[in-house]
Amino acid sequence: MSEYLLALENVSLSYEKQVVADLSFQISGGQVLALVGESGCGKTTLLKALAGLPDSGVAITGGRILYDGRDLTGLGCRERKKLLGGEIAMIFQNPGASFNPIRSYRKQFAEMLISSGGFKGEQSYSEILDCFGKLHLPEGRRILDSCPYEMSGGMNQRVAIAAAMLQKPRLLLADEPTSALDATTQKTVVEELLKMKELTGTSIIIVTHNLGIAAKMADLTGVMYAGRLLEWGDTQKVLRTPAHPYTRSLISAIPCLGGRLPESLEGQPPLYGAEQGSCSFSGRCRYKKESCGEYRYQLKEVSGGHMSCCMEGIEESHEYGS
Ligand SMILES: Nc1ncnc2c1ncn2[C@@H]1O[C@H](COP(=O)(O)OP(=O)(O)OP(=O)(O)O)[C@@H](O)[C@H]1O
Repeated sequence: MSEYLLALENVSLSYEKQVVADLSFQISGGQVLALVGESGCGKTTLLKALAGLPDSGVAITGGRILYDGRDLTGLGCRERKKLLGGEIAMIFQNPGASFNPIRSYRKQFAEMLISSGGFKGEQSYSEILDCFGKLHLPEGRRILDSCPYEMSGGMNQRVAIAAAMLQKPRLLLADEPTSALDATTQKTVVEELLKMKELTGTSIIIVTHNLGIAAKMADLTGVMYAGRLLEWGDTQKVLRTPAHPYTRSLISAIPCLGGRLPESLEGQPPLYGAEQGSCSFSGRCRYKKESCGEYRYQLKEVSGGHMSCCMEGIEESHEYGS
């Protein structure tokens, strides 16, 4: 058994062009990691590479991905597929991507459970119905006999979450799993995922734009920008005492009921590599200094495992609330 369930060492990812560079981090069994950052920063690309999805177009062009000590980059398609249906589960950003739209959920759940060796006939269906109930999906029998195309995006998303939970994976990759859900259902889903984690020791990597969900769920938070990890560490440290100006801007942009007005972050993140030699965030950064033009990307320790490649966002006098 390896010390970490998952360890990335200087991982670079590409489609036709490189989009993610030099990612290194580790997570242990039972830990939850939240990946946050604006659209286009490479979060989904990373999950696709970790899942080893065939036909995703993502190539691992550098570094190593160690899963329980095994280098995934050296595994063939068949072995990756076996892992994805077994120890690794993925909840897709687009709920429709998880299922065949014109085949009943009943058939698809049975196929999924048969292929992972966990199908127990009627007992499996009662477990599925139980899981549907926990995720606020009433009339489970009717849902089981329906096809995905007949359901709303939010219902499909919850059925996909149920499918991933029933798989009882060691590693769950969840790409914005609650984006189609109302706030009350989001809360339920987050609680059920956390319960599953407590029960089965599943590690979770969740991509989310909702920093509240990161704060509630995650032991660790990684902040991604233009294909790089800009800040990393214990969620409480990253979100309460952010060091990087980008993390600070993400937090300041959250609307707050009855509180301060959110501060919008103007502009868009650049693509990876668009700003050679200077900090990729410098064009949008209110702490920008002349020295940001002679920049070399490197994560440095802020304190006790909290890392950031810039310290300009630290304001000693200020600590963000939850
Ligand atoms: N199939 C693809 N082929 C080529 N480029 C792609 C493909 N999918 C994504 N990209 C590019 O890769 C970069 C990273 O995209 P990615 O979807 O990983 O970002 P993200 O942070 O997950 O964004 P979001 O939060 O919107 O999902 C973007 O520049 C995007 O345009």
